[in-house]
Amino acid sequence: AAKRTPNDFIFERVLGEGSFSTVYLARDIHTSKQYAIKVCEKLHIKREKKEMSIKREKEIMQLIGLYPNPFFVKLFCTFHDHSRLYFVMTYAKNGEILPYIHKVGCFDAECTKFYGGEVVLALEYLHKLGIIHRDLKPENILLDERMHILITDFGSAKMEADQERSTEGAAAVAGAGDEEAPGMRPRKNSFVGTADYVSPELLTNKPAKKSVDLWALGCLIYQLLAGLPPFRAPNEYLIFQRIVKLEYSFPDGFNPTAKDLVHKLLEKDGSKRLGCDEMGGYGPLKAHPFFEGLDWENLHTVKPPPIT
Ligand SMILES: NC(=O)Nc1ccc2c(c1)=C(Cc1cc(-c3cccc(C(=O)NCCN4CCCCC4)c3)c[nH]1)C(=O)N=2
Repeated sequence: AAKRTPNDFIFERVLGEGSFSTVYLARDIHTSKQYAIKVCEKLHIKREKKEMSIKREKEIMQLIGLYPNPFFVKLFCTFHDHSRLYFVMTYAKNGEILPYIHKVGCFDAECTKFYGGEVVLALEYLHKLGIIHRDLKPENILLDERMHILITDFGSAKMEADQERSTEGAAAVAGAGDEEAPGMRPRKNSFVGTADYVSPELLTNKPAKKSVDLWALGCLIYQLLAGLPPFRAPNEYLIFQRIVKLEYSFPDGFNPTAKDLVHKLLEKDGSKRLGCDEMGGYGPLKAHPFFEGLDWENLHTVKPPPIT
């Protein structure tokens, strides 16, 4: 197919803005189909030395797209002009899951089981490919027109095989305050990602493994049921301190089965988190009583429970 150019699309509105990109809703003038196009300024990428990160994001999205899987935003094509890079991706009509959590306050057990289950299937697929997302959070869980999930933003993702000794996590602490957090040493690399779901190992300068995504799953399930993330504080630095000290508690009435699941995911030692290789992989996670009765094989085809 001929290489596309910006002139093949009508850019209709901004869908979201990131530190290195802006995502637009765009319509293909030949097919009238709508896409989300992520646009990055070449100069900004160069100045921030993000060329490798952008290249890795594209390669990882291409790898994900090699096998059929319903739970990810697809990368259809890329092109560039004199000053910008363009990534043409799936448009998720219903946007991020976060506003839905805020709209109803918190999800009921049935919705949490369904959406938590779809994220489990998405992580199982990613981890089978040796990909670590590293920035799973409600902002990166989009909803398509059928209200099924589409995971996005592989800007922080890594191939487990390429994961050299991580020197990125601790910088998150360095950026958050002048004094060094106990046991954390600021490094030159900058870690991209918000505080809420960052795992202890990413904060204490250990290599990121697939289990960092299982920690984030634990934070997500907590937040879906409680309406707020488990580690909360007035600033990022204090959130990091709570994370490394495993300082969190459950609101009264929190679903007891989900509480057991969250406890088994928010394990400080990544090799003890339900779902990791050392704990027998995804079988034991999918068999957890909280997911009892979930039709794992057909989850992406069933009608999602209404968010009320
Ligand atoms: N970093 C990235 O790669 N980011 C990406 C990548 C791909 C992508 C992406 C981001 C998308 C973002 C997006 C944002 C939105 C969106 C933005 C603003 C408002 C809405 C919206 O109103 N949705 C309707 C649902 N509302 C939501 C809140 C409750 C009431 C109903 C959607 C739709 N899709 C997208 O569709 N596809």
